[in-house]
Amino acid sequence: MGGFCGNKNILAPKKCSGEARHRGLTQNSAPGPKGADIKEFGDSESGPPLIPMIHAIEAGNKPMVAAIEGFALGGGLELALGCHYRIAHSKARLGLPEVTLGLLPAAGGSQRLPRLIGVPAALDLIITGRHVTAAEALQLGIVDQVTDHHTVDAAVKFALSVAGRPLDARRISSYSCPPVSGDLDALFEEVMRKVRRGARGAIAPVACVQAVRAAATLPYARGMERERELMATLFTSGQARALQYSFFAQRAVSRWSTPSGARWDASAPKPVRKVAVIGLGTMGRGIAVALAQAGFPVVSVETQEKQLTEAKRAVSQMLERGAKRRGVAAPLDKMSYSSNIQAVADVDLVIEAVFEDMGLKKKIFQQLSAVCKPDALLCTNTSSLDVDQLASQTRNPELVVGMHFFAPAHVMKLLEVVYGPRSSPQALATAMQLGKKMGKVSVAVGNCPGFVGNRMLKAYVEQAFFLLEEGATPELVDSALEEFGFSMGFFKVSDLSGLDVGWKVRKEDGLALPGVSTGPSARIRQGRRYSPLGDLLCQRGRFGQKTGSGWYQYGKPGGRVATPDPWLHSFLEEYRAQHGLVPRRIDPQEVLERCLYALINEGFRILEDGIAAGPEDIDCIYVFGYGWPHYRGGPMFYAAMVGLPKVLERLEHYYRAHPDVPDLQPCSLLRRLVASGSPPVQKWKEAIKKLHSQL
Ligand SMILES: CC/C=C\CC(=O)SCCNC(=O)CCNC(=O)[C@H](O)C(C)(C)COP(=O)(O)OP(=O)(O)OC[C@H]1O[C@@H](n2cnc3c(N)ncnc32)[C@H](O)[C@@H]1OP(=O)(O)O
Repeated sequence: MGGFCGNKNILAPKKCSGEARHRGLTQNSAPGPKGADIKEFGDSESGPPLIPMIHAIEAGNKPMVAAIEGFALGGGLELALGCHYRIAHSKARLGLPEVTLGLLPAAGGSQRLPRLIGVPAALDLIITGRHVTAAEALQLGIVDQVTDHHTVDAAVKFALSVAGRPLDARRISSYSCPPVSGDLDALFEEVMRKVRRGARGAIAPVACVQAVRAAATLPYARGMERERELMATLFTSGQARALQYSFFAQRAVSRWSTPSGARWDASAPKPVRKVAVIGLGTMGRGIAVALAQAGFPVVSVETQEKQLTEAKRAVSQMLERGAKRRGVAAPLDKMSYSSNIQAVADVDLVIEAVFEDMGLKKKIFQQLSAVCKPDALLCTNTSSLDVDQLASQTRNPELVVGMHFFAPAHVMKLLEVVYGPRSSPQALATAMQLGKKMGKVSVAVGNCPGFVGNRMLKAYVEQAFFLLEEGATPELVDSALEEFGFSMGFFKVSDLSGLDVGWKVRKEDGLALPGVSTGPSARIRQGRRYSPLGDLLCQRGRFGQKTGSGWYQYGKPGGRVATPDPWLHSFLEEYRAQHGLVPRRIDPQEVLERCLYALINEGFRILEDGIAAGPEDIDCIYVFGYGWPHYRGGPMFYAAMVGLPKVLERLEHYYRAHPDVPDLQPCSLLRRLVASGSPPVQKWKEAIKKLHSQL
C-alpha cells in the first residue's frame, strides 16, 4: 500500500534511445516543476530510472494507490498510471502535456492511457496535451475516486478497503485497448490525416499518434520499444528545444522591465473593476468580448447608431458561441452599450479602438481626459501610431499606454502593451495584469512606429514585394513560407486582411503616391528601393478576398479559396518589362532567407534600441501574434538555431546584391554577437546590456 504524488521526473537524453529516467518525487501540491523539470532536459542523468520504477510499482504485490493533489502532469501522471488505483483531489489537474514540449509521454504514458480509457479519448489527451479536471478524469476512467478532503487520508482508507483483493486486473500494462467502434486502421488513418494537416510540420503530434497506434496494435513490451524509438527522435529534435525555450519565454515576458528601470516586481497594478471600449468595429467588438469573457463589466461606446445596433447583435452572438464552446453561460450581463462617451465616467480603464486615424484618436483622448475619473487608465489599441502623442492630449499622460490586440481580439493570444516615455510603471503593470486576466500573453514594448511586431513585419513584407519584382509569383513566396510552417503565406494573409489596409498606411507615410507609376522615381521612395506593386493592385480595386481578387483570385467577392490568377501573372510580366527588370528563377531558400532574415535583422535593431527587453519578448510576439510556427521558437530563437554567423553572412550577401535596401544591412548588434562568439539566445540580454553600457 502506498500513497504517491508523482511530479518531478526527468528524461535522460544520452541514454535515451528515449529512455525515461526519474530524479525524485516531490509533493504534487508543492510549488515548482509540475511533471519533469523541463530545465533539466538535456542535462546528464542522475537518480533512479523512472520506467523500471513504474514497472516495479505496477508489478508489486501490495495495492499501490496514487493520491493526486495539485497537478499530475507528464511523468507525474505516468507514475500514477503505474499504480493500481488513483484517487484525486477535486481541485487536481491531470494530463500528458509532453506534446506541447515537442515530446510524447515516454514513461509508458502513451501505452497505458489508451489501454485504460480507450484509443479515442487517449488520442485526444495525448495529441492536444490538454489538462483535465479531476471530475473529467473520473468520467474518463483515469481516476477511481475524487475527494474533497485530505487526499492521502482518502487514499489510505481506499487502500485498506481493497487490501487482499487480487491485483492482476489492476495492472494496466496487461490490458488490451478497449475495442473501438468501426475499423481501427481507418480511425488511425483519419486521425493521422487531421493531425498532419493541423501540425503543419510539427513532428511531436504525429509521433504521439504513432505511439498510441503501437499501444492499440502491439503487445505492451513492443509498444514500449516503439514509444522509446519515437521519443529518441523527438528528444534530439530542434523542435523540442524550441518548444521548451518557448515555455520559459512565455513566463519570462511576464517579468517585464523597461530601459528606465521600471520592473514588474516593483510596480503594483491598480485595481480594475470596470472597463470601457470605445469604437465597436472589428477590433472593439473582439476586445469587448475578451473582457466580458474574463469577467469584467464592459461599457461599449459607439457613436454611430447603425454600427452600434450591428455591434450589439454581433457581440452577443460571439459571447453565445464562445460560451457554448466552453460549456458555460454567456456573460451577456457584463455588457452595456451607449452612443454617448459620457457613459465611461465611472470606469477604471478605457480601451480606445476607433479607426486608425491620429486626428480622430487625439480628439477621443481629449474627451476621455475630460470625462473619465482622474485616475482612470486610458489605453489605445493603435497598431502603430505614437502613443506619446495621444498621451499629450490628456491631463495625466502617465496614465496612458497602448494595448495592441491582434485580430480577432477574443481569439488571438498576443497583447503588446506599449509604454511611452511618460507612461508610469503602475500604468504598465495594470495593463500587463489586465492582459493576463484576459488570458493573453502580454509583452511590454517601447513606443516606436509599429512597436515590435509590425515594425519587424515591414521588413518582411518589403522583401516579399521585391521578390515578385525579381521574378517570383505570390504562389512561390507563399508556398515557401507555408512549407516553413506559417499557416498562410504573406500574400494570402494580405488578401484575407485586405490590401487597402497597407495601402492606407503607405499613403499616410507618404510612400504610396498617386500618378507615379513609371520612370526611375516609381521604384524609389524616401531615398530607398520601394515596390509600388501593392498600390497598383489597390488602384485597380483589387483589395483581396472582399473584392474577389487581390494577389489571387477568389471567384466572387467574399470568396475564400485562393487560386492562382493568370491576370496577375501577366500584370507582373508587364510591370517587370516596363521597369526594365529581368526576371530570374528564385528558389524557396532565397524566399525564406530574404523574408525571414530581413525580419530578424529588424528584431536585432529593436533589441539594440531597447524597444523589446530581450529575444524572448520578440519570439512570444511572433509565435502568439503573427503565426510564426511555435515549434520553431520564434524569429530570434530561429536565428540562433540557424547560427548567427550564417544569418550574418547571408544578410551581407543579400545587402551586396541590393545595396538600395537598408533592411538587409546587418545591424551592429548582430555583428557584435557574432564577434563575441555567438552566445546562446538566453545570454543575449547580457550582451545587449554590455553594449548599452558601452554606448
Ligand atoms: C518520461 C518521464 C518524464 C517526463 C515527462 C514530463 O513530465 S514533461 C513535463 C510535463 N509537465 C508540464 O508540461 C507542466 C508544465 N507546467 C505548466 O503547465 C504550468 O506551470 C502549470 C503546472 C499548469 C502551473 O501553471 P501556473 O500558471 O500556476 O504557474 P507557472 O506556469 O507560472 O509556473 C510556476 C513556476 O514553475 C515553473 N515550472 C512549472 N512547471 C515546470 C516544469 N515542468 N519544469 C520546470 N519548471 C516548471 C515555471 O517556469 C514557473 O517558474 P518561474 O521561475 O516562476 O517562471
